[in-house]
Amino acid sequence: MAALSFISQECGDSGTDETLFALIAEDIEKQGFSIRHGALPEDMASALYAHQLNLNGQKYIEAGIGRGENYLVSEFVRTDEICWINGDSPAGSRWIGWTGQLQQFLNRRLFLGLFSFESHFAHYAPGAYYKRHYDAFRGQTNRVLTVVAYLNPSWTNEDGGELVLYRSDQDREGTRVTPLFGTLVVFLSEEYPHEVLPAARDRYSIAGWYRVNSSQDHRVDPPR
Ligand SMILES: O=C(O)CCC(=O)C(=O)O
Ligand SMILES: [Fe+2]
Repeated sequence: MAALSFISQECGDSGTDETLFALIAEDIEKQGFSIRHGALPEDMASALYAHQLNLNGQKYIEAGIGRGENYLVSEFVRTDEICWINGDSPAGSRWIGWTGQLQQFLNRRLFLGLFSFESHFAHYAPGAYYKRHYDAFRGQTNRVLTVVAYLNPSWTNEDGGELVLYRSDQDREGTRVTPLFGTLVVFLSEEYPHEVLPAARDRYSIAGWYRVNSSQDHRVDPPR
């Protein structure tokens, strides 16, 4: 009996994630983006937040734009700092496991062929921003799906720092997302220009990208 209830609880837990993953898949299919409050498992989000608060300044790098040799730090575009997640810490490894489950689910449900995932912690000091941009350009990249996870407890509207997600180049109004602890945003990287407005407080988040495999001629496609 004890064993049975243990099993059903385990199933219950993964069932919760599957319910959420199904909602995200449905959102992506219907509208190309998904905004889900309270989506992150609370213990994982708390561990990630604690880990991020403990990252000392040296572990961050100034965020830039472009990849590999084209990486360029431009204060005109963005002023946040980032730290790539490699799964070395328990919190990072939990995140990589969870996003891996989401990847599998989306591949099964939407046949997206997502092949790999890269992600980084981002810290926006008060006043920091990321101007309107695309995460991927048609034909130039293999980033397919952007994921953003917010780790800021008790964030209010007065704190600013919203993500503004635009539906097209013509959209000037957009949809605003408060970067409150537990909120998860997923969107098609080539479809949605977006920006991060300056905040009054330190703003903590994770940004990640699912990619398709574009290795060619036996050359390994570098992750970032
Ligand atoms: O933190 C956010 O709300 C979005 C960050 C972003 O757009 C990016 O890192 O490309
Ligand atoms: Fe972005």
